[in-house]
Amino acid sequence: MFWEIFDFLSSKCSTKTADWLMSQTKHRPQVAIICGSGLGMLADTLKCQDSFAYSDIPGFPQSTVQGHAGRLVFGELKGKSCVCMQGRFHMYEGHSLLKTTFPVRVFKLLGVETLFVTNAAGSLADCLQPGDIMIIKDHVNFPGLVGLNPLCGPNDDKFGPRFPAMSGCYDKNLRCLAMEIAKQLGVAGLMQEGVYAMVGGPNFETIAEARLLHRLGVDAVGMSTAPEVVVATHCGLRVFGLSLITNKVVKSYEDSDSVNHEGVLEVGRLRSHTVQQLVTELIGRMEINNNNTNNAA
Ligand SMILES: O=P(O)(O)O[C@@H]1C[C@H](O)[C@@H](CO)O1
Ligand code: HPA
Repeated sequence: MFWEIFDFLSSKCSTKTADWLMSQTKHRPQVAIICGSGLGMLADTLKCQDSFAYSDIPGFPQSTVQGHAGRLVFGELKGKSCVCMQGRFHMYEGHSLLKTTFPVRVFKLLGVETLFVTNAAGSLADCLQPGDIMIIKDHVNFPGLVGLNPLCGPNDDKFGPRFPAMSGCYDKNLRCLAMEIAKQLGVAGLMQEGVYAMVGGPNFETIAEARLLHRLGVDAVGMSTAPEVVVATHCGLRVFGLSLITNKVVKSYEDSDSVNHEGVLEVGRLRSHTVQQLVTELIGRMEINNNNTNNAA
């Protein structure tokens, strides 16, 4: 009963939100971008902007984290129509996973076909340094593995199947194109592919947790992204993801370093221009299916 009401509200609500947005802007985005901590300035590069505070959008959750402005910005990048979330929602803020991923279904209803996710993350791999950019090849969704999954509850068939495949959820062609672009921009030295893991947060990892993640083959750890990608893949969106490495995760009891959110935001500011260039070029050069069909409407 609980799930039925929840599901009904979520499905109806995303349609209502998408309809409201379409009545307020002429943009019909093909690409959606979710900005991670400290990376919100990506939205400032959109041309011909229409922007909406989350608090003014019917049904939209609210951002509570510093470095997440709470604005939805529509506009154009390299001639492609985009919508950009300046601020995302995290499970640790107290939002349900259905709420944290609510915008993804709204994007689907707006006709978006490709989702870009960006995040700030801590590095576990010795070869990833603060300031490096990791192209996400795959993820480990720790909350999802124990049943905290936005797709739990009755399946909404109009978005996708009950048991969606997640292999290949980060598009290979876009990953290759991003690497090519990085070479042309002269920033390939900062970039490599890797595996992102989502943990629940809001605390950063203990040393024992960091060691566990490292042994499991995780290259970078953060507190977001995986649920958005699960919902996007479920409803057939093509996904591209970037992690900006903002800190090394402390793995040694001899190490006196410790991570904090201000440091995370600072690295975001330092690398925002490079992330912007990469995303802009990639959007400019990627192929897109031009018929905005407002799928799943
Ligand atoms: O929204 P993202 O995943 O970029 O934010 C990361 C994870 C925490 O929210 C915060 C920690 O500094 O940054
Ligand atoms: N751990 C988890 N989330 C993060 C980190 C980290 O070290 N850095 C930025 N987001």
